[in-house]
Amino acid sequence: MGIVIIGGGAMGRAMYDGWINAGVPENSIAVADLNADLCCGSADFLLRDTGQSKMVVLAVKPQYVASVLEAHAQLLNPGDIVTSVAAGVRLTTLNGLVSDTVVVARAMPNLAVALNSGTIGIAIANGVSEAMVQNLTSVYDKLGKSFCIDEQQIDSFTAIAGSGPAYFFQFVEHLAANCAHLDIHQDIADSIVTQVMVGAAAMLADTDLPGASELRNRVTSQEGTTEAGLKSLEANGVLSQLVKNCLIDARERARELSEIEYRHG
Ligand SMILES: NC(=O)C1=CN([C@@H]2O[C@H](COP(=O)(O)OP(=O)(O)OC[C@H]3O[C@@H](n4cnc5c(N)ncnc54)[C@H](O)[C@@H]3O)[C@@H](O)[C@H]2O)C=CC1
Ligand SMILES: O=C(O)[C@@H]1CCC=N1
Repeated sequence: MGIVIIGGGAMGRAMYDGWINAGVPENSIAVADLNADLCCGSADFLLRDTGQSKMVVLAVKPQYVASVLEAHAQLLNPGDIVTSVAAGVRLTTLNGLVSDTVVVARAMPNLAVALNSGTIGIAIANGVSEAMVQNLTSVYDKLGKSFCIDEQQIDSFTAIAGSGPAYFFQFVEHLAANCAHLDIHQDIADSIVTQVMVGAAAMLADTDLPGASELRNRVTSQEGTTEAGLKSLEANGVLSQLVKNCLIDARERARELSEIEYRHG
């Protein structure tokens, strides 16, 4: 199956890199972008070649998805797949722009797809055959781990997984910036903090080890340093409330985007 990614920005490029890393042949995948520097391979060839089925991945900003899909709709053949990774663009909008014979899905990846460590939510329109669902999820599993979800859950999935890496990076930035208060110079602070995070994430990913809560307990000696630090971090339940607000606000924005798209789509 050929893969054509439309939009070669942060996400489109990350997906391209992930699929190439996973062994997708270079002549079976292409990126099209208005900016020629962001294009890869020959999207025109893959889009027009009727000999093989194709998946078109819409990786443009939400407000451009409908017009981009409209412009490419006539190049889609029965059994071809369209997946939109745009936050807030509904399946009904996508379905309304292509023929009934084209399979339509939403995918919500995160940037870690570039390293095949992505988390990808997939919502597929009703009536799609089990074989096609398997086909689609197997393509996305090459980018990390995919989860089939109902479309009603995708705004929440976006808030947690799509945006998630940014929350982590923000925390890393705060840790690194605050090293200055502990007399650790910035030129090594970034490396120290990065290595701490990489090590902790590797422990979390190791299925022979317990989950986050037990791992935290293992670090935390009674009346020790971690306990003192965590006491401050968790004071008055503020952190938990901040995280809750963060997720709710991100989900709310995804919902707002759906409404904008609904009116224009
Ligand atoms: N950046 C992320 O971590 C994630 C992004 N997404 C979704 O991915 C989509 C793209 O986001 P980013 O990559 O961050 O944005 P971006 O701004 O980095 O990339 C968008 C690209 O689309 C191109 N483009 C615009 N109109 C086009 C057209 N008519 N034909 C071809 N290319 C066109 C632009 O030139 C740009 O390179 C958004 O809808 C976003 O909701 C989803 C999950 C995570
Ligand atoms: O910030 C955004 O809207 C996109 C969707 C999830 C991550 N980036």
